Amino acid sequence: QLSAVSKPRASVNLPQVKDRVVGPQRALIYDTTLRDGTQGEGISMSVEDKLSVFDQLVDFGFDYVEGGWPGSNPKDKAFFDRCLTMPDIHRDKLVAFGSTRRKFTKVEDDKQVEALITSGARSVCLVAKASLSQVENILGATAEEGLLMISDTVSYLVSQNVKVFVDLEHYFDGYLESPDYASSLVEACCSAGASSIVLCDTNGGTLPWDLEEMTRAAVAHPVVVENDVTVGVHCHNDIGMAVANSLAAVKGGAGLVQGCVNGVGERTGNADIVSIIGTLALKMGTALSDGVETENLTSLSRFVDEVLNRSPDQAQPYVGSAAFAHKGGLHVSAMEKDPTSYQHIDPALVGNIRRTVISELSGRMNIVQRLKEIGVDGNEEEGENKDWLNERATAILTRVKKLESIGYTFEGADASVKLMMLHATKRYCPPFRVLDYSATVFDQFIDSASRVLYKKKKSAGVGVNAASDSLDEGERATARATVKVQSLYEKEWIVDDPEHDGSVEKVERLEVADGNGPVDALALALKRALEPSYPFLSKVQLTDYKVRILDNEAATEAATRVLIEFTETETNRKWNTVSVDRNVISASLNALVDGYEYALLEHETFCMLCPADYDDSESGLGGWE
Ligand SMILES: CC(=O)SCCNC(=O)CCNC(=O)[C@H](O)C(C)(C)COP(=O)(O)OP(=O)(O)OC[C@H]1O[C@@H](n2cnc3c(N)ncnc32)[C@H](O)[C@@H]1OP(=O)(O)O
Ligand SMILES: CC(C)C(=O)C(=O)O
Repeated sequence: QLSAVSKPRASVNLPQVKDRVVGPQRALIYDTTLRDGTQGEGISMSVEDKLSVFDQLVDFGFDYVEGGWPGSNPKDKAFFDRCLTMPDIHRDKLVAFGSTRRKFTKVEDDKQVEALITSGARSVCLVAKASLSQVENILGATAEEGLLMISDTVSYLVSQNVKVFVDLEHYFDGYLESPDYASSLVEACCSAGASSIVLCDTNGGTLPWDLEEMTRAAVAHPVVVENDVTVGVHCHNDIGMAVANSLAAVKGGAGLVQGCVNGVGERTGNADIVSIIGTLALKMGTALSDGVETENLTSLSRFVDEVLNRSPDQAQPYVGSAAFAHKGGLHVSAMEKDPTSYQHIDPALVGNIRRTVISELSGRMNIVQRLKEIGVDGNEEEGENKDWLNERATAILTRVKKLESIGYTFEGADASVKLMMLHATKRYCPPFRVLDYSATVFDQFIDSASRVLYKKKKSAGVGVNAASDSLDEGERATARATVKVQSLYEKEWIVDDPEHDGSVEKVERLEVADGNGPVDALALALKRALEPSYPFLSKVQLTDYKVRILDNEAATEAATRVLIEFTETETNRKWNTVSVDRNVISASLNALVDGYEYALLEHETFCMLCPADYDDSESGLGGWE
């Protein structure tokens, strides 16, 4: 008997993606970021935030955008009120969410239903319970009253010229519990005039193949067919299946998919509509509305994260910064030969980019790729040596592996990677060098209670520290640093200047600064010494500083890794640098130097090519490889 492994396999002959249509020809996309998305822990949006996200979603081409629940809170009500005052808003796409009438009340008297009408939205989405046990146990109603709550509310809203979607919460669990009750619900919605019924995997625990079958049954329900009602789907991600389930529903015939941008939402979130759109359009051949361009997915995803103040998920399918980042040496080498070898699509199709990550798992091709990305292709440098690029890449690779073995990690420090590579090319000359530096801590041991007294004394104006012009009044300086730098360019020698003759004059500056600690003092002194030559640095700020001890056993003898994040204040552009040393101060200084050097390099106000009279034996290239 053949084992599973050695059994001959039938050859798989899938049609080309573009020729393969799975499920209906078209699907409508319905966003609920502004409603179910805000049910995610830690997510909160102001009215302005909601309005700006609404605009982006409409521009992207969503068919429907749920704006919130006007009967829930003043902010959601204000959102709909604001929409009413905006003549240009796409009211045809705006949906207000709310519940059916409460049990044993008249729909005309129900405050929630009234809030939906006064919201002014032309479309409304009602949540209705589709599980008989929940109708009985949670609502405390009978099966009959559960059905009447829905049909009364739908027909009332339809009579008010409102288009109605019904979100059947717990539909799949309810169907398994009582298919007859689920069927009566579908009938109640459709007969009362709902345009769409949305089957919800509210607890997020359904499996795709089951969900597909149950969707297929709903789509084939005679009353759905007869009334031409669109069947939609709404999935949660409790077992990590929300996207798979949404797609399975489309395969089963659903013509509308709900989801949230970046998968935000209650508990583990909703189905990520970004992945859904990417897969429907690029893998399933499903037509989406005119105007939807998958190329805009990455910017949409980043925009929403920005508004929600969330760090983007780097591993997010399609749009994450790592979605097309290649780290393993074998992968990068193969990608060079065939770009489909480790990518399921061209990243440009979703507005993303391919990247090469540098680390100890790199091979030579990772380095060659990155050198090319930063504009070093070897053509200028090779001269006599035709293999210049490969030799340089091999030398850099050896260095990367050696440095990572002592604690560097280049993945989080792109700026340091770029500088390391440039330093390894003969044409580059750093704009400045640190000639020497010192840092001292001058503090007395004071217990925390006395420190409070000390501060009080200072604020009464007694004995303010004269050296400390960089600290807030009343604070004590605890550290002082000096830095002596040699800058190679002054403002007036900037390359754009037609008078510039390519020569270099070295300017030395020694600066001192006090800070809240030695690193703060060093950063201030270094910036002070550089700013007269490079005023652009006034716009650069340190925004994060992380220290990690690499060998816990060795305690204070251990190597220390410092990672620093810098931000350019005008553009909010960020970059990161890394350095490792036994001495935390040296590691910090090196990471600071990289950060400022990178800022200047990117700002491109000076030439990074070696000037004619620059002695490159001084450029720091020597001998590290
Ligand atoms: C599956 C989902 O995600 S649905 C959306 C859930 N989202 C939210 O709940 C966010 C917004 N919610 C809110 O602001 C509030 O919960 C409100 C304004 C809707 C209601 O607040 P309250 O009136 O204080 O009621 P509370 O939230 O404590 O209880 C919910 C009530 O709605 C009833 N209810 C629950 N589901 C439904 C439903 N589908 N249809 C009608 N009534 C319902 C419950 O039976 C309960 O009424 P009871 O106390 O008479 O039994
Ligand atoms: C109201 C519906 C759509 C819902 O949020 C759910 O069932 O999860």
